[in-house]
Amino acid sequence: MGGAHQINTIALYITICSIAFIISKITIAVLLYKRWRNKQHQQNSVHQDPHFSGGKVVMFKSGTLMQSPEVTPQVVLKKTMKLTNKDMIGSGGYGTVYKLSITESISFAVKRLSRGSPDRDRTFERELEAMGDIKHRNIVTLHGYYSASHYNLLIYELMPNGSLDGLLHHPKEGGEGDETKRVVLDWDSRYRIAVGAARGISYLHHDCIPHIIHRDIKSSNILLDQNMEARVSDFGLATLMEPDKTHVSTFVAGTFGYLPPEYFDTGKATAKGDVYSFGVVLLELVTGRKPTDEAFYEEGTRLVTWVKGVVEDKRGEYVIDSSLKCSSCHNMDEINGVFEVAFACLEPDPSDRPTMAEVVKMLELLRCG
Ligand SMILES: Nc1ncnc2c1ncn2[C@@H]1O[C@H](COP(=O)(O)OP(=O)(O)OP(=O)(O)O)[C@@H](O)[C@H]1O
Repeated sequence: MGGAHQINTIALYITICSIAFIISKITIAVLLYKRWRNKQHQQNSVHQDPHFSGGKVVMFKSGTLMQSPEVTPQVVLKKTMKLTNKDMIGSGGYGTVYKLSITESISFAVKRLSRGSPDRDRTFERELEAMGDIKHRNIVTLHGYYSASHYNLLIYELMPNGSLDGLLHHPKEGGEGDETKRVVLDWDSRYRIAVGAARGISYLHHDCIPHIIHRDIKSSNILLDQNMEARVSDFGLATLMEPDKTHVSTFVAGTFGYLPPEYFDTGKATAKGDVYSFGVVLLELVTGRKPTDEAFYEEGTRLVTWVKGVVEDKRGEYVIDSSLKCSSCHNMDEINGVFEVAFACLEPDPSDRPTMAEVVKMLELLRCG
């Protein structure tokens, strides 16, 4: 009896010790996990810092900013807070874009979006959703972002040659405003920009999962890198397409002069809407005329209607940008080919328009075919 009691006591003791041992192991594992997680978080983020009052957390896509020891999120943010109007390189409906120089050779473009309306916050979220993981030679890379109480920041790769809109229509403001760096857009550059931008949009429509509709294709959203390669930017209106869907019902958004006619009737955003807007950009490249030019409103017409009318009258040469004419007479076949591709993109019925993948092939064939 006494022996049995002793055995029970020993068994109870062993059980208690085992439970205590297991609990201590679990506690150690939890503590180690928490330490590891904090370390990971610190590597990817900067917690509130006195320099960034009101700031929450900064996240940077792993490693993209840290190409060099000088480029830490802290340095990027400290320098961002010191940006002034003289660093401004552009502005749009939703925010202001600044050039941020970290070292002589490392610079970024920072877009500052003020907060306060759901519309503006949605713009920021859309850019993150759509551009988050995209890496393509014809799409601007988003390196990081910062969300504070009064504003959001998006940190992009800097495009030293500015926007196509700047180069075509405001040459003095082209690039970083430095006249010595101003680039003249000859026909070869325009053709390569058309093909590059088409490849970027085609990637969004056909290769990204889920597919992406940009919804604001226009010349100010086609930027030029140091090699004058076209990069599609500004994903503030972009919409992700679920695999089984062909359209997204939406409020009419985008830029007047580039909007496809069906948006006004159906309120549906489709990939073919981007194709139409790209057709307008092609006309802009060939004619050098801005679709939002006030002269069109005064004359009660639009760039698309004007060009179609003149080309149908076999007076196509009349609408070609005068700076292309003498230097590029031998390119007339290509220029006429681009007109044809543009008109296919501008078909009133979306189902008659080519896909962006087809547009890329049509443009490539003009030079290789
Ligand atoms: N990554 C960049 N590198 C160099 N310049 C840039 C960059 N991103 C934007 N810009 C410049 O800033 C301008 C404004 O860009 P933003 O995307 O804010 O507005 P937008 O597209 O012109 O107009 P909206 O947003 O109203 O449609 C661009 O036209 C371009 O000149």
